[in-house]
Amino acid sequence: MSGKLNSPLGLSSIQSAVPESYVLPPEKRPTAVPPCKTIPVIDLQGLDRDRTDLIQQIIKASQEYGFFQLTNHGVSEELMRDVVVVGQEFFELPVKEKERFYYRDPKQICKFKTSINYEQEEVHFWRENFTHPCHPLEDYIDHWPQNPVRYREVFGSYTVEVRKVGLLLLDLICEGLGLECGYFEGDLSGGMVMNTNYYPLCPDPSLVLGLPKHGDPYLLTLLNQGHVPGLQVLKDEQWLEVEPIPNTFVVNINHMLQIISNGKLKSADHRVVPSSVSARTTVVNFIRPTNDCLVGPAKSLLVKNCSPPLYKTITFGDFISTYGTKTHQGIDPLERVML
Ligand SMILES: O=C(O)CCC(=O)C(=O)O
Ligand SMILES: [Fe+2]
Repeated sequence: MSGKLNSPLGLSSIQSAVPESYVLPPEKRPTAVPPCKTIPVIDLQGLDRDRTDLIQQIIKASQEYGFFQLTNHGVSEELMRDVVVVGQEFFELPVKEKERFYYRDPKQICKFKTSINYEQEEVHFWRENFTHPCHPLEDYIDHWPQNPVRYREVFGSYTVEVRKVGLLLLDLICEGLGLECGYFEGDLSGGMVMNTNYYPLCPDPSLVLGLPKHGDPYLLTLLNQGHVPGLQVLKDEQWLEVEPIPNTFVVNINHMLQIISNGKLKSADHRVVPSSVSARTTVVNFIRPTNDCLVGPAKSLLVKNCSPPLYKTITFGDFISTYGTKTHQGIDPLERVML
């Protein structure tokens, strides 16, 4: 086993300067951006009363920003808070404890790593990450950590609740796009990934990134970003900071939804800047197609809009196999599937 755990981040609280290997070249460093109040906030409370209006808000936000914030989604305040607390407790465990999950083999169920591709990248990113599949729950939960002691209980309940919200959003998006009822059911939304990020306190956030510019490759993302700011979204070539709002999900359209909607919905690029004030823990769920699921522009949309397909039909497994390298090289992974 390659026992070396290359963590910047074990150093974080005692580090007085950013180590050289994390310092980005000047042209790639983040510039300060003001908090953005314009990313749409959509309140699910009125769903029964104003379904059509809410659907329009979701579609508009997904077209213009590729992002929106979702309030009154039905996941309890307690669970929203606990999952971030228990996530943070995982990262605060002694290195030895986390090391058993250290990423060595793509077939591993639970993967812990620092940065993105520590062994191969030129400059490292200021984050730790823990990821594993979480649906169907019974297939995976026995592989999850037992330390922190509440991990399985809290992450288990949370993923079940988040999935309900995600599937509801997909139903609303389905309706808003005018697709046949149940379009996203089955293999298209058959999997779900849990992705917990930890961005330690950083002595100089102007020199580093927690995560570089990227779009998410799956179907839909639901992010619980806790209370520490750091997420920025690219709109019209400007970075906008997504203000943390308590008990709110940040939702974003992923590459597969951009393809299915034939470019109508946008999977916006985003990045993370760490904080010099507080460590930041975020809990992210991606709803994803199964690997052999075919994904392409929805036929009924092409017919209805009399428009040619903008993307090829591919299997999700094929798309994801080159996603990492393309993104890392600064190439838009959607380019490969454009017609
Ligand atoms: O931590 C965040 O705010 C965003 C994380 C993210 O973009 C991702 O995990 O893909
Ligand atoms: Fe992301």
